[in-house]
Amino acid sequence: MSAGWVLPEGVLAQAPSYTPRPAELADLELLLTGAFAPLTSLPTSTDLRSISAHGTLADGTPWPVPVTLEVPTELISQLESDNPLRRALILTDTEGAPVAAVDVMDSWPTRDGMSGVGGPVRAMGESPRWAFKALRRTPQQVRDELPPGRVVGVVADQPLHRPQLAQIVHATRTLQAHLVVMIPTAGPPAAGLSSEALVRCVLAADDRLPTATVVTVPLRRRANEIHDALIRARVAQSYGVTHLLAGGPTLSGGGPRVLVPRELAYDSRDGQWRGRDDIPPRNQRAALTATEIDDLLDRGFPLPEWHTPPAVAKELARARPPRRHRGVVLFFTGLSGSGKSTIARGVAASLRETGERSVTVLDGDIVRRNLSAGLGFSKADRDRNIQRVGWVAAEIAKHRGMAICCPIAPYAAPRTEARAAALAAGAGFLLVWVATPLAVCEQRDRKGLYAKARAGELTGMTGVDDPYEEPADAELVVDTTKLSIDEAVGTVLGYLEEHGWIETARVA
Ligand SMILES: Nc1ncnc2c1ncn2[C@@H]1O[C@H](COP(=O)(O)OS(=O)(=O)O)[C@@H](OP(=O)(O)O)[C@H]1O
Ligand SMILES: Nc1ncnc2c1ncn2[C@@H]1O[C@H](COP(=O)(O)OP(=O)(O)O)[C@@H](O)[C@H]1O
Repeated sequence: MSAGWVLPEGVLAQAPSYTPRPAELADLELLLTGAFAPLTSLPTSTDLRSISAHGTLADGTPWPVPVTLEVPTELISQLESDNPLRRALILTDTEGAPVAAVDVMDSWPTRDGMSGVGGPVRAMGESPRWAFKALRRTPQQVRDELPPGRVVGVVADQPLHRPQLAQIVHATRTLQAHLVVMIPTAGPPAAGLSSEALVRCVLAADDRLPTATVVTVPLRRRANEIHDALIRARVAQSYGVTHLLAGGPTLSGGGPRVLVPRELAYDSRDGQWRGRDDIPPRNQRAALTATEIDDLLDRGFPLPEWHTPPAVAKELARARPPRRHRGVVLFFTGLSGSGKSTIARGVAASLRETGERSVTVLDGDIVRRNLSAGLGFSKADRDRNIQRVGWVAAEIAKHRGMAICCPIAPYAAPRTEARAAALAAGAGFLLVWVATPLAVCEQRDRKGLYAKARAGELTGMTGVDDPYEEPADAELVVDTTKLSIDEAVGTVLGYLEEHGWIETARVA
């Protein structure tokens, strides 16, 4: 393993820079803080092959899960692989501040225009002003403060309700252990909460826990559950955890012992949580499922005290207000002339009349004249256009407004990205596919574009000679062929009302 790589600042000043994706930045931080010990470098292609074949790096160091960083191949071509002074790459955070340098000892093509890179990394720059900075401690700092003896670890990826609290108390008491609570703060938020809201919710249960060391860790949920469990165990071990309370699959990969908690239920005889099998069926109340909790919050009902400590319930209700007070992105997609703008304007007018929602319409034409001025209709430009629309919409929704967008958005991937951005902002996202058939749109041809496309005067017209990927994830599908404008607007308002996003559905 090659650690402790040092390069003169002058060399770094000349090095090309790149901003990795948020998930990669999170992994990088875990690498740099020692949370991924014994992994201290970005694995090379040989390491990655060895990890998947044997669960070890090429030199035999046990490491179970691939950790990768992709950068544009064009950047790699600026480096000289055999010259250690000319192969440094600076990595910056999403604001462009340098966070690390990589000594690119190995690179290999991964997908279109991108390459994986491997080699030693070193931290650069000042650490950013994190929210809850005091909780963002390195594994070494935490280990230094732990009392001797056993340490129970918990990955609190959702607020702690009474059943989880009872499990934690039981495990720490039984093992006479110190408690380390690790709050994962990277990646898609759990339970529709921002990472800061998750931290507030976990801290709200502080007085129900034994004395605990609470840390935030840039852990994210991986698509592969097994990898997720193995990484969690590794990271927990680096924070000094000897016994990890399992949340999902139970794999320690040679790390801490994994404790599988018993399923608890509420005992209505004395208000205690205990093993389900120890309570007569008629006195048992099962813990609420995540869906039941979400449903109560969505509808604005308080979480019951038998299930959730009031301080936690209060914090959760603040972070996840009922839908009618929560930000939401209403995202119309469909062919040109399908009716997106007309319906969007009608919905906005109605909501402005009732005054119950603060509405911003990100109209296609206005977006293209301002936010996306200069972009054309190539796939890359359309994707960039939708990325920008999705980003602005998520910002509006983060502040509890309703953003109504009505671009064609012909490609599924940027629509998915827009949805993810809204959800990461703690808001809702509703995709409305205005599925008016091409023939009807073409007959309407308000702007004469279809006629031009058919005459060969315009190329790349969506639906004619450019693709439209039909959504498989639309919350609502509206075909305006046989609907009046009022009926189409009423359909959308009806959906919003039925699902609790507004109180009254009245067509303006
Ligand atoms: N080649 C081609 N294909 C499709 N549409 C075209 C094209 N060139 C110009 N226009 C006009 O631009 C409007 C679509 O812009 P969008 O921003 O919604 O498109 S996209 O989502 O980025 O694909 C669209 O407006 P709407 O009719 O409101 O959808 C068209 O009027
Ligand atoms: N039920 C309906 N809903 C929406 N638009 C309709 C409907 N019936 C007819 N139209 C007409 O179809 C056209 C849709 O144009 P527009 O809203 O600009 O579409 P887009 O924004 O999808 O390009 C308008 O001229 C509108 O009057």
